[in-house]
Amino acid sequence: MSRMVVALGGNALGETPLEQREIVQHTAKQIVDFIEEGHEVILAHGNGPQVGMINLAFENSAQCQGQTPKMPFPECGAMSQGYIGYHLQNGIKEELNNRGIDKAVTSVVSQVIVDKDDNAFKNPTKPIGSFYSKTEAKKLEKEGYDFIEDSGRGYRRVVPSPMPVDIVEKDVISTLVENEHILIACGGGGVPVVRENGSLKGVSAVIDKDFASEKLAEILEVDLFLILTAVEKVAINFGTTNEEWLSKMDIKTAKRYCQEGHFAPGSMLPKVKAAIKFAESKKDRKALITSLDKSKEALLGQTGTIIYDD
Ligand SMILES: Nc1ncnc2c1ncn2[C@@H]1O[C@H](COP(=O)(O)OP(=O)(O)O)[C@@H](O)[C@H]1O
Ligand SMILES: NC(=O)OP(=O)(O)O
Repeated sequence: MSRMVVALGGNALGETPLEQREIVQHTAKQIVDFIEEGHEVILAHGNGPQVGMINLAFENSAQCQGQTPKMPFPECGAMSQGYIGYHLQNGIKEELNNRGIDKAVTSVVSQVIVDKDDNAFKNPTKPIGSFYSKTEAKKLEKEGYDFIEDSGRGYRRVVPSPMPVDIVEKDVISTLVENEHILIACGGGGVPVVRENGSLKGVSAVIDKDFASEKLAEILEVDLFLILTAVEKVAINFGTTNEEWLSKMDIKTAKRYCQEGHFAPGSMLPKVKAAIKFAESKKDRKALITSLDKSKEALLGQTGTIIYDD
C-alpha cells in the first residue's frame, strides 16, 4: 500500500460536459481499483480545455447579448475546478458504492500562490481551450490572443503559467487526507493567487497541473507521484523514426533529455520536469508517467516510465 498523488490528464476527463461525465465513469473505475488495492489516493486534474471553454462562453455571451458580465480568468479557473470536481467526486462515489466501499469523496476548491513577478506573466505558454486551424489562429491573434502550435495537433490559445509556490488550503487538505477522505485538490493547477496587502488576489493565468500536483505530492509526503496522460510511456525522439520509449530515467538522464529538447513544451516537458522535481525532493521518492488504462500494470512495474534518484 502506498500514498499517492494522481495527476489526471485531459484524456481522463474529455472535453464537453456529456463526454466528461461518460469518460469520468471509466476514470473512476481505475481510481477505485487503486483504492480497493489499499492505496491512499489524492487526485489532481487538468483544466486546459474546460477553462478555455468556460472563458470563451462568457466572452461570446458578453459580446452577443451584452447581458452577461465578462468573467475574470481566476473565476473561470474556480468554475472549472467545481465543474470537474463535481463529476469526479460523483463518479468515484458511485463506483465506491457499487463495490460496497464506504469512503467520503470531497473536492477542495484550491488556491495556489504564485509569484507576481514570475517571468511567465511576460511569456504566455499554457495551451487552453480547443484546437484551431492556422488561419483561425492568425485571425484571433489580431484580436489580442496568443497562440502556439501544440505538439503537431493544431493551434491553441496560450495564457501565462506561473510556477506554484504554495497551496493556500494545504492544512485542510492534509487533515482530510489523514482522515481517509478521497480528495480531489489543486484541480486545474489551483486558482492562481498572489498575496497583496494581507489578502489573496486572483491572477489571470493557468498553473500547470503537473507542477501544482507535484507541490501537493511534496506537502502530503506521498510515496509515489503518478502522472496519467494519453501515452503509456515517455519517448525520446518522439514522433520520429528514431523514437524510443523509455521504461526508466534517472534524474541526471531526464535533465539531459529535457535540455536536448526531447519533450514538447506545454505537454510532456512539464510532466518530466515535475517528475524530476518530486524524485529529487527527498530520498527514495519516485514519479511514474503512464496512461490511465495501463496504470495497473505500471504500478506493478510492467510498463510506464519511472523517474527516480539513483
Ligand atoms: N517525448 C514525448 N513522449 C511522449 N509523449 C510526448 C512527448 N512529447 C510530447 N508528447 C505528447 O504529449 C502528450 C501529453 O501531453 P498533454 O496531452 O498535454 O497532457 P495531459 O494528459 O496532461 O492533458 C502525449 O499524448 C504526446 O502526444
Ligand atoms: N491546468 C492544466 O495544466 O491543465 P491541462 O493539464 O489540461 O493542460
